This record gives sequence, C-alpha cells and structure tokens, in this order.
Amino acid sequence: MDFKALPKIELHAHLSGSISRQCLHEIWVLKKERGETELEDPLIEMPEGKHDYDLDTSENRVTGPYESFPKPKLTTTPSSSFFPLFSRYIYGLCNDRASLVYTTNSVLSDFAADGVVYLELRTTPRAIASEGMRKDDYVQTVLDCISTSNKSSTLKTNLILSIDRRNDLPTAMQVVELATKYRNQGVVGIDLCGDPAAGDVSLFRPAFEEAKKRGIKITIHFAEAPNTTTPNELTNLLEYQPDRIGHVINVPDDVKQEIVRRKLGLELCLSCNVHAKMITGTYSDHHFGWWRETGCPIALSTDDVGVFGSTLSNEYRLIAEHFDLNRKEICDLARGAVEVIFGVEEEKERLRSMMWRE
Ligand SMILES: CNc1ncnc2c1ncn2[C@@H]1O[C@H](COP(=O)(O)O)[C@@H](O)[C@H]1O
Repeated sequence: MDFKALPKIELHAHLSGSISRQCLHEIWVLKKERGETELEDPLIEMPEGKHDYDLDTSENRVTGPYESFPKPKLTTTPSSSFFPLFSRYIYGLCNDRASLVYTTNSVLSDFAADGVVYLELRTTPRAIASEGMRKDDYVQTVLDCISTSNKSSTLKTNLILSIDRRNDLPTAMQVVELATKYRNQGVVGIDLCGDPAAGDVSLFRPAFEEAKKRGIKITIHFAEAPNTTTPNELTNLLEYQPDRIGHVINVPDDVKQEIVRRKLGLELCLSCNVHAKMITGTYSDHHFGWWRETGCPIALSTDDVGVFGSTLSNEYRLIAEHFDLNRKEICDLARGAVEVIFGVEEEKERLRSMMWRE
C-alpha cells in the first residue's frame, strides 16, 4: 500500500514540535551569520536519528509562564529531555516573526507532501517580547500562513490553541478569548497540553466551562504519564466535556468505560509513545490494539514529527505492520477520523468524498 498517497487526517500535531531539523538548521545558519544566536546547531542539538526524548523532566523542570522562562543556555551535549527542548531550545531559536512564518510554512508543506489532506495544527500562543509580538500577533501570524496555504493546497488546515498545564487561570482564559476572537479565521478548538507532571488541572475549570459555553471544541492530553495520572485528575478532565482526548495511555477501567460510552475521538500517537517510553514495550504493545475494538473513532497522529521523526504515512505503515491491518482496515481507520474533526460539515463532506474506501 502506498501510505503517502493514502489521503490522511492529522488531528494531534504541535506546531513547534513538528518543525523538521533541517528547517531549524536553516534558521540557525541565518541567525549565526548575523550573530543573532549563541545556540548550538540544531543538527548537533538534535542529531539526525535521535528520537529518544524522555518526558521525565524532574531534573530540568522549568516552571512559570513563558514570559519568565530562563534565557536559553548554550548546550554542549544533546539533551534527551522532552519539554525543556522547547522552553530552552526551540523557543530560543524561533524567537521572531520571520522564524515563526518560516517554520509554520515549512510544517504545512511537510504535512502536504506526506499526503495529509486535513490538519488540525495546535500551538500555544506565545508572546515574543523582543519583537514586540503579543500572543494575539502570534496567532494572527500563524493563521495568515495557514490561510495562504489553504488557498493553494489540497491540504486544508485549521488551528487549535493550546493551554499549557504550567499556565495560570488568567492565561488559560486568554487562550479562550483568542480562540473566540479568531474562530472565523480558522481556530476550531482549544487543547490542554504540556508536562503532565506540572500543575493542577482543576485550576482550569472556568476556562473549559467558558469554552464549552461558547461552542469552542475541546481536546485534552489525557492520562499521558503513569506516575502523575490520578483518578481525580481524570475525573476533572472528563468533566470539562472534551470532544476528543489525546494519548489516553494510563486509564483505569471505569474511566475507559466512560470514554467508550461517550465514544470520544482518540488521538493516538504510536511512535511518540514508543520513543518517549510512555508505554511499556514496543509498537505491537501499543494501546491502539485495545481501543480499536471499542468503537471510539481513532485519529492516528504524529504529535511532534520534528522530534520523534515519524511522518503520518509512516504511522499508518507501522500500524498496518504491527497490528496486521489489511488495506480495507487501513482505509476505514483513516476515514473514521472524519467524524471527529473540529472542522465544519462542509469540510467533512470534502473529506468523505476524497478519502479512500478500499
Ligand atoms: C508527549 N507529547 C506531548 N505531551 C504534552 N504536551 C506536548 C507534547 N508535545 C508537545 N507538547 C506541548 O507543545 C508545545 C510545543 O508546541 P507549541 O509551542 O505549542 O507549538 C510544548 O511546549 C508542550 O507544551
């Protein structure tokens, strides 16, 4: 089967984590020539073939809102810590409007080249003080890139705005306001993401309630890490009435039952979970095998293709190989995601007409 040609839907992709190393390198070369960065070359910081990024950030925890993150340090050896890779490195390199535009365009064209026909890209609104960029400008800039791309590509993209678990309530409310402001330009939902060991999710209840009231769709990173996932947290998160949930790894039986009862859309990220050791074992041990029997729609997704190195076509290839799916089953899996996109009915119709039946 030609997995690249298979029309695919990607619903769980973080913008900053989806930037290819080559693209980061190109930005670095330019900044280095101009004396604008002291960071290490991305091809050294994130060597080709290195995908074993670890979610355990206990030694490197960075707390506080983005504005107060420490200045990026000059690194000497490639780090394997996942979350600091963003706060200490990628955000330090992509710290102006030009790099935001360059990276967003690059991510969009990479997904298009991989045969993705519908993408819900997500990103955490980030103010870039040195450029006088507010979060509002950040969102508008990403949306402008998306709008230009949508005009000339089979790939259609919408945007989801992320709340980071390290944020406080006012910051989360600001994300809801931005999602409201830009919904007529392609913002279709909000997300809760970030280090699963950080923060108390009950703090965000008013933000999710407000989003629900306004008809903004909700997706939530759910039960990502074994030692931080508590029944209390999962109950809270389900009370926020998410339309979809991501990862869905360490789920107790009663919570599983509730997810199945609601037929929630599941964003499952195979390679990410294997490389980051979020699951025990390997591809064939992935909980995709369990969830596929439940009738919950599944959207195979990449999470952070720039970090974990597996394109969406490769995720479908891996699933076919490790779960012995035939061509029809692969097509059904890919088509199943149509029903849980946050996009409008017209978009669903376009997808239904173009996605393979067998
Ligand atoms: C296991 N995977 C994951 N789990 C939880 N959060 C993740 C993530 N992968 C990425 N992020 C979140 O997305 C941000 C980067 O993209 P944006 O700057 O928002 O575009 C990271 O800082 C993290 O908060």
